[in-house]
This record gives sequence, structure tokens and C-alpha cells, in this order.
Amino acid sequence: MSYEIRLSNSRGVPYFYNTETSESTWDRPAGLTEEQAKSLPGAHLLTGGPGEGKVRASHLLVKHRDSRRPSSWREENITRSKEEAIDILKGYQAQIDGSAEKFAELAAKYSDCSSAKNGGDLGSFGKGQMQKPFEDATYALKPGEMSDIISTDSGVHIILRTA
Ligand SMILES: O=C(O)CN(Cc1ccccc1)C(=O)c1nc(-c2ccccc2)[nH]c1C(=O)O
Repeated sequence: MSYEIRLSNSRGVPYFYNTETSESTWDRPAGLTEEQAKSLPGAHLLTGGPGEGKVRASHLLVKHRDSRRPSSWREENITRSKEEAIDILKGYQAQIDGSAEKFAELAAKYSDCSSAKNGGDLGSFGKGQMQKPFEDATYALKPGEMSDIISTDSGVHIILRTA
């Protein structure tokens, strides 16, 4: 029997879809353990649903030549080293000095992420949606707190958790 987890558009909650019989069930089908359900396609939909486990964050991303995509709205071809990117981000961190307003102002001006146009705001997300180092750092923050500098395949970031 092969299943996958899908998100119901009408109810905004996940359901189990049997890919052989095309049957859908809200509850975990008999014979499918909780452990097995966690490894199904779409299993990330089982946690971090609306209101449950979701977080909201903004970030300031500085890319470098080893970023997976060393290009951004700010700079066509990013050649700075990771060390240079960290130094630049440390400069912003000092200017921000814990201020959410300053964070949004500098993210809008300097972030290499397309979210710069929203002052760095990424909106809400649940587990399994962002790169793991980014997700872990965000979930470790309380709302209103800022991370230290973290690194992902995209570059180096400072995160402000907002909800
Ligand atoms: O890594 C890649 O191959 C390209 N990406 C991924 C990407 C590209 C566009 C929008 C979101 C993510 C980025 O480099 C990237 N990652 C992010 C990102 C990383 C962590 C959390 C949120 C956004 N933003 C960007 C961007 O250009 O705007």
C-alpha cells in the first residue's frame, strides 16, 4: 500500500492519500504506524501546521562566492569571500544593535535575498520548509530575538524571529 500526505485546500489540514486506490482519509490508515507516516512524501505537512508550530521571521542575507547562487537583486556576480561576507554582516549587526526597525531598514538596503523588498520578512513557515540550519536557528529564538550569524548554502544570515 503506498500513501502520501497531501494538504486539503478546503480545510487547510493534511490528509492521507492512497496512491493505489486514490482513496483519501483524514486519519492515519490502519496498518500505517506513526513512524511510517513520518517518512511518507509530504510528511512535513504533518507538523508546523497553521497555528501549530509555525514561526515567522525576517533575515538579512549576505551572499558570497561559495553561495549556491552567488547573484542577487543587488549584485549580478557576487565574488566576495565567506570571511568578507561575515565581516560585512558583523558591521550590520553592530548598527542594528537589537532594533527591529533598524533590522528592516538594513535588510531592505543590503540583504541579498529577494525578501529585501519586504524588509527581510519571509512570512510564516513550519518545519521542513527552510534549510535546516535556518530552521533550527529560527526555532531556537523567541519572538523578537535576533540570531547570531548563521550559515546556509545560500550565504550568511542574521535572523529576526517576529512571531
Ligand atoms: O540557493 C539557491 O540556489 C538560490 N536561493 C534559493 C532561493 C531563491 C529565491 C527565493 C528563495 C530561495 C538563494 O540564493 C536564496 N536563498 C534565500 C533564502 C535562504 C534562507 C532563508 C530564506 C531565503 N534567498 C535566496 C535569494 O536568492 O533570494
